[in-house]
Amino acid sequence: MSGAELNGKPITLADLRDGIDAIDDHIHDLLMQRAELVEKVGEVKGASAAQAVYYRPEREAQIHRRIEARHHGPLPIEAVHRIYREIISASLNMEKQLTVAYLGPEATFTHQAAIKQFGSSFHMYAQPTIDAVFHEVEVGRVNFGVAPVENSNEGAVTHTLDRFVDSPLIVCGEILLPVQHNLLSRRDSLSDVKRIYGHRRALADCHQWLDAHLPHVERVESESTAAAALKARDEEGAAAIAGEYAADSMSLNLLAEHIEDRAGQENRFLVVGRIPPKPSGDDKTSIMVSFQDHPGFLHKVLGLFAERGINLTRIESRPSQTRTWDYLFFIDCEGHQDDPRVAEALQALADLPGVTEKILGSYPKRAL
Ligand SMILES: C=C(O[C@@H]1C=C(C(=O)O)C=C[C@H]1O)C(=O)O
Repeated sequence: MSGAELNGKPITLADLRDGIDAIDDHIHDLLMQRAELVEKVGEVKGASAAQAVYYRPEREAQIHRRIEARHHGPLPIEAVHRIYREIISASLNMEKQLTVAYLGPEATFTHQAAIKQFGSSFHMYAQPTIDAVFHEVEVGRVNFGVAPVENSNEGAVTHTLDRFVDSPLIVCGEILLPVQHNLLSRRDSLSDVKRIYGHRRALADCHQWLDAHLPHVERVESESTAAAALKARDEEGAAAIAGEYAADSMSLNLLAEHIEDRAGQENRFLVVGRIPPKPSGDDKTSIMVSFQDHPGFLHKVLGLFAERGINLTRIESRPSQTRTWDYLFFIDCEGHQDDPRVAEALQALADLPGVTEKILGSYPKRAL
């Protein structure tokens, strides 16, 4: 068997490990040098503003995008993003300990999304409802909130949009998470599974797989993915449909991965807070618009964006609960509200007779 060679001599495992040790020393030194610079950034921020803004999502997005653009080599870019995510999270929390409320319980997809956005150095607090997530940020008990907004199976997503009607909070980020369903259990064989717990949406997303692999096993709806995972942990013969993160945090075995029937779905979450992010170079703006019904009005509203070449990424209508917000539309467009074209469209919209507009926020497009 021929192995790797250096100067005609075979490279031994010990040689390779020496090489890795030398690189680790180097990485460690560089990490400390980086942390020193971040500390200095903290000092500059503290000295130059009455209320220092430590967390800068637009800067973090730029860092991730820059690394992605130069990325090459054997590690997948997702792994590199995760490593940078943790470096930035630890650096930032050395400047200032920051806190996040998320729609719990622990190990939900929203929890996973919060960790994806903020890393594991933030203090995270699970909340029982979307309303509680907003409330914790509104009263200043935490710095940020994370709530699902699209295609989630953790609860009614429209609650998140409706909650903006009366809230002073703004959107300061979006998080996308691929939908990945797994079958988790304390046991390690499919044949041991006597009952499957899952959120209604998760059971529906996986029904073909379940019909094919476990056709005669009882399926039971749970309130959330996390509740299903708890059943799998505590009940003999139970399995749960849940994310990978639940497997780790509840020490369950992954009996089967990617059991969703349709690949490529993503859940979207919003970060809510009080401090508006600056332009990152690739941003989105979310607005809420209401107007009294009259023919062709929506067409006119959309035209204001089309005329200026601004792409709309989402439009959602909601029945209004008050008279002011007769017909309520949530619109996401590309660009930052400080971009002249976007600013102009938003102004033209606000100037239309009978329109009430609320800008929910501009924030970097997902960078990882
Ligand atoms: C260092 C800064 O503060 C924070 C930490 C960052 C980092 O570790 O690179 C990036 C953005 C901020 O969330 C900064 O604003 O540049």
